[in-house]
Amino acid sequence: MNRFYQSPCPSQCWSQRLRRLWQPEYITTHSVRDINFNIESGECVALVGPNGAGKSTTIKMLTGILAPSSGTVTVAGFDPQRQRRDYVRHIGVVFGQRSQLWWDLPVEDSFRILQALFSIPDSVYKRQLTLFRREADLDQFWRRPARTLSLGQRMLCEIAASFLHSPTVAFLDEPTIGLDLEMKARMRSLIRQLNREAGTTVLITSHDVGDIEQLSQRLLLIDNGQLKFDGSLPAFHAYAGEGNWWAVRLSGDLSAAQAVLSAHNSGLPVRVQDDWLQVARHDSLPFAELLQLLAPFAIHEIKPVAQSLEELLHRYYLTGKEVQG
Ligand SMILES: Nc1ncnc2c1ncn2[C@@H]1O[C@H](COP(=O)(O)OP(=O)(O)OP(=O)(O)O)[C@@H](O)[C@H]1O
Repeated sequence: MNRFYQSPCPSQCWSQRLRRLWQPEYITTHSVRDINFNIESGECVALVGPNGAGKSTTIKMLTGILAPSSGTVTVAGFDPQRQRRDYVRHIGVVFGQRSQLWWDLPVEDSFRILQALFSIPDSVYKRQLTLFRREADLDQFWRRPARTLSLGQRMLCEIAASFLHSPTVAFLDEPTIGLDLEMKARMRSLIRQLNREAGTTVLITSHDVGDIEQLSQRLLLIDNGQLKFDGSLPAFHAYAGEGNWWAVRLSGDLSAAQAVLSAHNSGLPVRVQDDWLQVARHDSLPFAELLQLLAPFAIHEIKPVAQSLEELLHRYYLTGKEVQG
């Protein structure tokens, strides 16, 4: 699918401005370009990418808010734009900043209205509420108007509201934004339960690496409107990572030791981070040989280190490194 926008060309001088009054010219910006993916029922997939990458545009096309400029979108057998009325009964949507609760009404009343709007049978309503009471401790906020809830309490209610009709697919855009550590943990536990217990397919966008690592089995990385990676988290580590490293703390001269390793014929990358000398782990420099090379510098401590997902994503966002799925 593609989504592009046309905006008027900026004019440099008054004659250009005048001409464009009757001869308008436009520039085309692609928000999403040739994105193609398929998500299986019951999966929990993270959609990630730097600011302005095209994540929200993708979610808006998947939820039927925006139509693709070209290409097709099918979710749970529906065309989200053309069959919007029926489609919304099958999806749950949380946009971090937007509320679906009635501000002045107690949470319970908002839920009752949603039950009526979505024609949710009593049996489904009760089953979902039991789950929310257990996982989100909903009873605490049940009789309170939404406007009196803290951000974290309101977000828990938002998630519960969006899952009330037991949707087939849920789209969660930054569901943990602005939450403290305890609230984040509760929110993630709730989403996990809804994905695993109720079998809801979840597509989540988040800049919080914890959300991605703790919730999703698969990563879709969008950059500059294009899908750059589609695969599991371990696969992303393997493709985007620089591999693993040995970190060594020495009492001898750090820069001299760095020079020795850099001169080794394996040509492995060597760096210094926070007083630790690091060298890439690879068969071309066996551990015994590494110990031998560093023996003159008095090794204090040596340990293996692996890059975190945060480091990998950060490096990708900085360098735009191409990775394959
Ligand atoms: N209505 C619009 N007109 C012109 N350009 C737009 C419009 N909506 C979005 N864009 C552009 O499309 C690109 C993708 O925007 P989008 O909101 O999808 O990014 P995002 O990945 O969700 O970013 P963020 O993480 O900051 O929310 C951006 O460059 C944005 O400026």
